[in-house]
Amino acid sequence: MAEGAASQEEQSPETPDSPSPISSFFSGSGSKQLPQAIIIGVKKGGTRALLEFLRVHPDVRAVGAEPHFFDRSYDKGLAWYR
Ligand SMILES: Nc1ncnc2c1ncn2[C@@H]1O[C@H](COP(=O)(O)OS(=O)(=O)O)[C@@H](OP(=O)(O)O)[C@H]1O
Repeated sequence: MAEGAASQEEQSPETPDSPSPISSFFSGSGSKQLPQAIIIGVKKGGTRALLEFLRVHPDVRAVGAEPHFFDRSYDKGLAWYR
């Protein structure tokens, strides 16, 4: 995971070729950011346990409740997600 985070940070947020909706993810602008990792799993698959294990790490900031974006609110778009 640390390697992935490092390589993402190497991508400059000021690059003109990257005006995607997730650009604020890298900007450090203080705006709400999209997650760097998403836990996806079936019901009773142990996703809550995985989230709690990850939350213990001091460099990890995790959401409180499961947002259920992809199965319940995907049609509302990324604006809702933020
Ligand atoms: N490592 C490991 N091994 C075996 N079972 C495990 C493990 N981690 C979590 N669990 C069990 O997974 C159940 C919860 O899964 P979820 O977090 O996906 O639950 S939920 O669907 O979001 O409610 C929940 O099962 P139930 O207690 O039967 O509900 C957990 O006990």
